[in-house]
Amino acid sequence: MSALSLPGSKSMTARALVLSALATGPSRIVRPLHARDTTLMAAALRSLGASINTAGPATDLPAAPAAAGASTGISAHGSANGSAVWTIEPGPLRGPATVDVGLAGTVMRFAPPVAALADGTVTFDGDPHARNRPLRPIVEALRSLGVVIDSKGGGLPLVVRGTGVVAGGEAVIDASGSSQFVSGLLLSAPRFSKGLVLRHEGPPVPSAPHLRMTTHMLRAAGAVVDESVPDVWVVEHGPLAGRDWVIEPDLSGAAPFFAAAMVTGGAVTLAGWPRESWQPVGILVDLLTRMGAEVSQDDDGLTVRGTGVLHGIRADLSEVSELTPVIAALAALADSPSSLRGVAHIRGHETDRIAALARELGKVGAGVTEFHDGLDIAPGPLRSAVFETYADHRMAHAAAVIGLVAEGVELSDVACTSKTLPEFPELWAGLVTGS
Ligand SMILES: O=C(O)C1=C[C@@H](OP(=O)(O)O)[C@@H](O)[C@H](O)C1
Ligand SMILES: C=C(OP(=O)(O)O)C(=O)O
Repeated sequence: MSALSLPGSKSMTARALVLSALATGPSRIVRPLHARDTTLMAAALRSLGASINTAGPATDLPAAPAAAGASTGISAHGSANGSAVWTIEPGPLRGPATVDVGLAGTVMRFAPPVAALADGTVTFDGDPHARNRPLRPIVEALRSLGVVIDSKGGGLPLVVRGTGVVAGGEAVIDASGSSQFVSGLLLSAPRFSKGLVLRHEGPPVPSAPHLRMTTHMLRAAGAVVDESVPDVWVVEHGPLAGRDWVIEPDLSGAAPFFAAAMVTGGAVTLAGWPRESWQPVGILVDLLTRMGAEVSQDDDGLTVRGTGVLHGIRADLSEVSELTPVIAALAALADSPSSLRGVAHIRGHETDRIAALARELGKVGAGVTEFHDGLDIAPGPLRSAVFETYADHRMAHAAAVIGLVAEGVELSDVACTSKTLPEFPELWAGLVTGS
């Protein structure tokens, strides 16, 4: 049995940073994720006027309460998975500033609405592939709310010409390309003069649990949010309070380690897992259980145990689309075919994940059929190959899982895992060698 202590959730850390920078008083983020995406988010907010210390020692940590309900705030976990504390002191938002979004969807979608509240010009650009990631719907929604933005094709690079005030009001958006368009607007909406009434029109919005995380965290900071009508979010104008945010371990970062247990017949415990989580643990547990794992939770954490069987699965992954690469890797190693659907929008993730998985899983021996919104995967005799990652951390996770079973699988670039889990190579090596 391997016990795993993982850093905090990328998504919760990103939201906590934005809400803290927009708050009326100081905040602390306890056990944040310290990785490329969250470091870029901190740098973006710093350049807009917030003071953010990401080098803080672990002093005076708030006690981990019993899992707090949605009404009271963040659920905390009892066991330390790193003890860093970041401190954030909001300041007047102002330009001129330049923001590097890297390849982070959270930064490129959450920071422009904050920049719109700044007084001055803010320029955004990122990694070469970031220019291909969808952004137009949030740019157009911001324009409809009175924000002046220069952008040739509706994507990066772009310039937000803030005046210090966003009128807000009503906006319509097609967020079928990413839930982050909605989350980005909602997080800044309490600071819009008229608040925000945002209505989605189009194919379903993916990643519903991430939307719920956004509205939970807004409420925890004191915002008034109504999401009672499907596809409509209402956020009232009002102050956001500074507070302590206690970040849960990252569930998506845990997925490859759970997969490792499943393909090797071992067990992995993710320490410090809260009894009530704001991440979609129920969906992951259901998927892994259907594929053959045994999953349990006790005071030690969340344990996934391999049983020696690994079944294929038919699944709609739209709610947990960032798990697709790891589930697809498991599917390539299973005893029956799989059909993964509902994830058309992951063609706009760090790479076109549907095309990339079809190509790379095909190379290592699976029979893969690509669909516009997913993949059919028929396991085949495994072959050695160089598995390309396309600078995508979750492709690296998929390759690592395959490499546990297939001989001679080489990973083209493990450094891309720094996007969300810089410790991945060491943690993986520790898991495999038991060190
Ligand atoms: O809001 C967030 O923190 C995220 C939302 C999801 O984005 P999409 O809705 O674009 O899939 C998810 O895949 C991404 O990794 C993180
Ligand atoms: C899709 C992902 O990230 P991003 O926040 O950059 O969209 C991911 O981490 O799988």
